[in-house]
Amino acid sequence: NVEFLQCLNQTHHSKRWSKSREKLDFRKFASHLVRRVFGYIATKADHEMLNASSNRHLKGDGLEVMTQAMMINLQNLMLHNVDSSSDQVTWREEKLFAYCYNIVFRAGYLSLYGNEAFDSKTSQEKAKEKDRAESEALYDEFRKYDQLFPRLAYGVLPPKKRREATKLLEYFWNVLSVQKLKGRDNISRWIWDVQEGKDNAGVKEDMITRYMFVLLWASQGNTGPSSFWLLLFLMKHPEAMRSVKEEIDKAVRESGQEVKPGGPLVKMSREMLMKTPILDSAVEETLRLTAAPLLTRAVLQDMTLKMADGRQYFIRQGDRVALFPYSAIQMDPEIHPDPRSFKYDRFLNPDGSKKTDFYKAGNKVKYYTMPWGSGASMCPGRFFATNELKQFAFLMLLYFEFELINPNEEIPEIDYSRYGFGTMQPDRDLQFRYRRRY
Ligand code: HEM
Repeated sequence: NVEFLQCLNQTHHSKRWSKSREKLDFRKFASHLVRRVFGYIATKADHEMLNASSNRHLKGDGLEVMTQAMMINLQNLMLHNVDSSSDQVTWREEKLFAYCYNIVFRAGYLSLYGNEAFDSKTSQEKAKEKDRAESEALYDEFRKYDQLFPRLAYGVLPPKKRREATKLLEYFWNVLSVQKLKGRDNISRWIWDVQEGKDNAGVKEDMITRYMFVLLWASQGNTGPSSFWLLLFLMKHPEAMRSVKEEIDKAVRESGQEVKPGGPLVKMSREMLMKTPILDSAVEETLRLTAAPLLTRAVLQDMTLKMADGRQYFIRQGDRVALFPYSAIQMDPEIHPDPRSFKYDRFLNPDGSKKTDFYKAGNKVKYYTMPWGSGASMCPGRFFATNELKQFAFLMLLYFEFELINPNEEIPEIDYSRYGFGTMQPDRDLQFRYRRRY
């Protein structure tokens, strides 16, 4: 694995890799997994359709719409129950992982799958309240599935737990059914284009509904845990916290807005989010340390993998090759000195611009961190995901002071049973407290 990635990182790797690409296929393995875990039968057109919709709606200009939706939903969830009157700025205490995962999951879900519809009979406030309640219930069930997931994916879930997983799937298929989605407001184009594309291609409605849960899983399983690590690293590194906070306050000032008690909520555009290189670097560093996907490919034809050091491996049709960039790249001390430490400015040049030059044995490394995977199956939500993390951190820092109850508490270990499934989760939670700044 390490050597294979080193082979990818060779200066003249591109030809060799694209040749391998025809012989190494991610779809075969992915469709096997989604069938077993999500009861969804993949079609050949899935990948193209998803890519087309993602290119249109999860990056570039399409992201502006998603950013606005995310902002509204985050504010609804984060600010509704926090007292803003200046004489009553009380601390609230919560568990950090539970808090971050809950808020980011629910805001992401509402932004992609839409809000409760409101009309003359349902006031906007009532609709918002319903959004909060409904997304909370969905989150609770999602976490149950999340906890069963690794053993489900490995096929080692005992029968009782398997029945629980089946029940949960039925719950999601009910809540996310195409019929129910049709009754919602602000459903994202990303979801809707995929739904329509499948419908036009003659895919049965219950299979489309199952796909809706596959997408919920792919889109909401990683951002919550990542946002936890980001806040935790900031709290454990006061200099990082200070630098990011200053950057955010400046971005708000430069946009001509002011946060004050009882004042209007801050409007955040994608443009504002593009002026935060320090936060970008902190996010990248967080993902380097905590995103550990295992990238599995099916071998379609016999082939020889040539390594950087000249060694060759013969792999057979029917074999599987798995890459684990976490250990091969992200934790490589030559590419990232002192790789276990969080350095918020690791991805910054001295002039404050984004750093992309990393070296190994004197050669520039093209893949220096791979939280999103690579090649054809690279995460299509990566721009939106980065935005989500930044928006959440932005609002936390803008509206709240927050700190660990025990500032000396060690950063928890990762839960190794989830190794290979995207962003790692901690093996325990930590208490923190927050209160409004204004
Ligand atoms: C921090 C957050 C996230 C991380 C670390 C992450 C990481 C990944 C990784 C590693 C893969 C598999 C790549 C491979 O096998 O080569 C993937 C796939 C995927 N991700 Fe993400 N992801 C995140 C958030 C999101 C979001 C927010 C969305 C959607 C809005 C999303 C949508 C997807 C989809 C649909 C796939 C499957 C792609 C396919 O089958 O071609 N992800 N993600």
